[in-house]
Amino acid sequence: MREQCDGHDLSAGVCVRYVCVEYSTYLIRALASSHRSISRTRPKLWVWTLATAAVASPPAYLTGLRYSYSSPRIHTYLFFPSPNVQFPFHSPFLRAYITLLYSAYKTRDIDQLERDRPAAMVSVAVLKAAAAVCAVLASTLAVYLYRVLWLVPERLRRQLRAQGIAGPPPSFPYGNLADMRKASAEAKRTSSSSIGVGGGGGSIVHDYRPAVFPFYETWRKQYGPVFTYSVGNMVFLHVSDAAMVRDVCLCVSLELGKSTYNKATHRPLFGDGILKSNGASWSRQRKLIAPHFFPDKVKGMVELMVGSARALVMAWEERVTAAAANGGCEVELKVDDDIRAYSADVISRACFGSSYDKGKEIFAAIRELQKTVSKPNLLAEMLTGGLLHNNRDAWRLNRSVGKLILDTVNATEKEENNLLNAMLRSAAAAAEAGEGDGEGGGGLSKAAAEDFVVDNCKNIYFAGYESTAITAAWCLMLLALHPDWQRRVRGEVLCELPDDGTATLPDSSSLQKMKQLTMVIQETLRLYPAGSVVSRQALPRDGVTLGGVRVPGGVNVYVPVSTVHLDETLWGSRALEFDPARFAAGSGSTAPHMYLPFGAGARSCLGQGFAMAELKVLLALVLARFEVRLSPAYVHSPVLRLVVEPEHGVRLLLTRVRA
Ligand code: HEM
Repeated sequence: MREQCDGHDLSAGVCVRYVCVEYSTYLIRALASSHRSISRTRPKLWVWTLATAAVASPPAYLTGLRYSYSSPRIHTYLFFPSPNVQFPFHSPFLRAYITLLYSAYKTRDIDQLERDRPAAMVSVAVLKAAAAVCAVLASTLAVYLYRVLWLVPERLRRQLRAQGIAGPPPSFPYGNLADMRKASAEAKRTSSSSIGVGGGGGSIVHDYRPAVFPFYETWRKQYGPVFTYSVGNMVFLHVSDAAMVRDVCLCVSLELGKSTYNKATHRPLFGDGILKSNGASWSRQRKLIAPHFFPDKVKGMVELMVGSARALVMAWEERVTAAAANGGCEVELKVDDDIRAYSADVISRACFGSSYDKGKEIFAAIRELQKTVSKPNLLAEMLTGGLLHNNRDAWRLNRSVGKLILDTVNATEKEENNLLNAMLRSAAAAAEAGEGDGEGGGGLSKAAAEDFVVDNCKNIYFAGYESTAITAAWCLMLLALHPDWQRRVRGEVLCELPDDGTATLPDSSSLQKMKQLTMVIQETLRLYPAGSVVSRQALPRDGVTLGGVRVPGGVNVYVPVSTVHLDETLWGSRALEFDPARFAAGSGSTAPHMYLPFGAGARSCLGQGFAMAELKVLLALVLARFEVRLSPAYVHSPVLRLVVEPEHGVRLLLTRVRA
């Protein structure tokens, strides 16, 4: 066997696995003509070389074989596995064809090839037929792609343009994605050279929009408060105009729902739970879950929040004590992970009652699940709506998470203070009362009720865990940056929780009296809203009308919360500054509906009261015991992950104020 083939090294391992058919000479001569001279068959040489490449491409691609050709010299290399090697494509024709080529290469026995020519011709005929089928399929696919990727979204954009709504010109097939990526990369480059460093906090700017959403900022300046852009074939309507935002907030119709984008890909994560569902399914679930978050129910959960917060505070106290033993009076902490652990502990206790340790295991498994589905493929999403995104690992993990949840819920069946059990009971009660899913006129079957609980356990975890933890971290950062507000809040907390042993731990009534703390949290949520956009989709084919604009069916409406929250016309000239006092008299702005940290309208956050109580319990206990200052090592760099969070965490210096 030759070691060199036209300059390509075919030695050792390569030779064993692949055969290089030089110029396709033997193939061409065996299959195409009886001419012996290549020069005389040059026109056929062209045709056969290209035809071979075309025919071989799909199976080569499908089976992972590699080939390449350099057109200037019509120099085709076809790499086929040796017939001695097990290869994955079990077509007998292809195998015969490859065997022929291989023997041609090995022996260079042209006469033998001539003898084998009829069999090879059969193979070629089959391959040609396959090529014809491929060609038909390819052209059908091309038409389908053009329709799905361009014609459909272009029709929506045209309808918006006709109403005077402009936007950046999209390109095929990814819309404005390239512009968005470019702007983000550019913003990252410039912000990394001018990142605000804490310590005194003088250089910290609360407006993170240019760093996190630079493209929205550019387009908003260029096209005004209502503009359209596209990601792939999804058309978005970006809305920060007060009239339209008001209509989004006031809309209680099921015609405005959650986007179906990524829904199939994210199905193992969210299932058919409340976060992503629409229409009757959503309204049934909302009706079943909402009562469990009513104020009287949240009151009953304050104690469990206090239990979780005490564990955190005690851990921090131990660290301060250890620092004091070493002669220091303060300790530096990156607080994010501890706060996340607190948030997970609270949700776990709320959902699983006494089995909250099991609950934490479940949430760890849900986080694993999240990693397996976190990267939707945009092209697959555009072409199939994610239906072909068959993530087997995710589904496997999903099944085991579902079983874990059900086992844990069933093990705590008798407990009263257990959110998931209570939800299961509500579902059963609704089923008995005939208020089921409406399908078949009956109630929820046992399996459907179990799915409802499993899906919504994951939904509540996703909705409540990260958002609350990150808000608490931002809040501590802002209080560290503003010692005056920290003192005010501490004064208020110590007033409610005096150090005389009467009430050192908060309860629902003392929490309610902590007005300054509430204002600080509200202002934190204004400057650093965990949900950066309120998103909706116009569901009916003929669209919905918002603020006088007919939004065509399928268009996604995005309300940029940070833009609305920093609008000087609503919040005054000091909109970019931290000033909790603006909430002293109520909504803090001239348009209450433009304050959207918990979303808007019918789909606003169900856990709002729960989250506020959870934040207040933690902050009250921390501020009652520690003074917090920003560490000089703190780097202010908000970044968009699931929510907008501090990229490098929040680093604080803690000093004890009371035991
Ligand atoms: C500071 C913490 C939180 C913030 C900032 C927050 C924010 C939000 C936002 C912006 C939405 C979407 C609203 C919309 O589209 O109009 C939402 C929905 C939701 N949140 Fe929260 N949330 C927080 C904590 C929680 C907690 C702790 C829970 C439950 C324990 C929770 C449960 C939910 C649920 C179930 C929904 C879906 C409501 C629906 O679609 O009907 N959230 N939240």
